[in-house]
Amino acid sequence: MNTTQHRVPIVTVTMNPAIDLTVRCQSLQAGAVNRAHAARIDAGGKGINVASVLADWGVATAATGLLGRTNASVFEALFDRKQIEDRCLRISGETRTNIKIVDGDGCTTDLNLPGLAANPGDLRVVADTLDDLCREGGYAVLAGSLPSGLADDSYLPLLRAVAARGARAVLDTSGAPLTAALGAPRELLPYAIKPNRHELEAWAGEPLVRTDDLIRAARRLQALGVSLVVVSQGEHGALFVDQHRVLHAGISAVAAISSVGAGDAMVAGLTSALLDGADLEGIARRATAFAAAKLGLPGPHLPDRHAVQRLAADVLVTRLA
Ligand SMILES: Nc1ncnc2c1ncn2[C@@H]1O[C@H](COP(=O)(O)OP(=O)(O)OP(=O)(O)O)[C@@H](O)[C@H]1O
Ligand SMILES: O=P(O)(O)OC[C@@]1(O)O[C@H](CO)[C@@H](O)[C@@H]1O
Repeated sequence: MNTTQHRVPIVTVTMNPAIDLTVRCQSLQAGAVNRAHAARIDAGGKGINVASVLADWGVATAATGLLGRTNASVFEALFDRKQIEDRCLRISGETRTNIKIVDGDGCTTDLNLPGLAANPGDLRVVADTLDDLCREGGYAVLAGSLPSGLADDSYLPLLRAVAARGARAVLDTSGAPLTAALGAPRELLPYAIKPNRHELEAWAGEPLVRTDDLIRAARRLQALGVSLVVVSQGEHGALFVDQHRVLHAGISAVAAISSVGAGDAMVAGLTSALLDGADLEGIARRATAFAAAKLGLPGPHLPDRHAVQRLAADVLVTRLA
């Protein structure tokens, strides 16, 4: 078969996927016996969530990265249901289970595990898979933490594979892997990144309290060579910063059922808007609408297209600079 037929507009990479166990309880008290009243599991991990949301929007998407062989069926069911091309490498062991505790106020506490022990050979296979799947003008979303066994700079070979194919990378990671990726040579840097405030503070090495501080840090990233910086701020919306403009986008009165994966939905929205050639305002509206739409659902999914479009029309976009 001609491998170019396999190339897809958007590929997502999840080196450290997770099964998300979401537990609901009225209140959470450390050191006490807490009674939960509901639980559910979802195939998760940042890139998997992005693929799931993109599939709901109708974009042909392939998912690569790593999966533990023992419990891969949870992910395979999602890929089958949403017709996501499954190019994840199976490695021995179990994919981690991350625990998300949602209390009566809708506040979520995350307990994320380190994940499978991967090795540099696994990373090479994923880089080769990216080389096979990425197409010129397409996008690769590299998202989430790195599993144990991989060095902090493991996003670099993946960025190299994306750049070699003439595709653009969107990166959503944190801590040392983010800092290492942002230290890449200019031609390998991601086209876009979406840190939240804490992730940006960790990279900047200082507290970013005011909006001006966030904009200054975003401008530093652009000076390095990152074209689009989106800083998500939970209920306070997000900043969208490109070479020319700074926009704030937010939406009021969102009934949040689960905030797990809101950032991933935002990444899915901004990547689909980039693929459609949208301008900065179009990107801000789509990304915010995806995040708000996901908040109303328990797992990493979108409602129908019309509901998302109605939300996009309700997004309040303000020009800051
Ligand atoms: N309570 C809320 N009300 C309105 N919008 C929200 C709310 N929570 C999140 N959002 C929207 O979702 C976007 C992403 O949320 P957030 O900043 O929490 O992402 P994140 O920290 O990357 O989350 P995660 O890692 O769980 O995906 C925000 O920028 C905002 O547009
Ligand atoms: O430990 P990481 O890789 O940073 O984040 C993993 C994770 O919290 O991210 C998703 C929500 O964004 C969840 O599906 C998953 O459990």
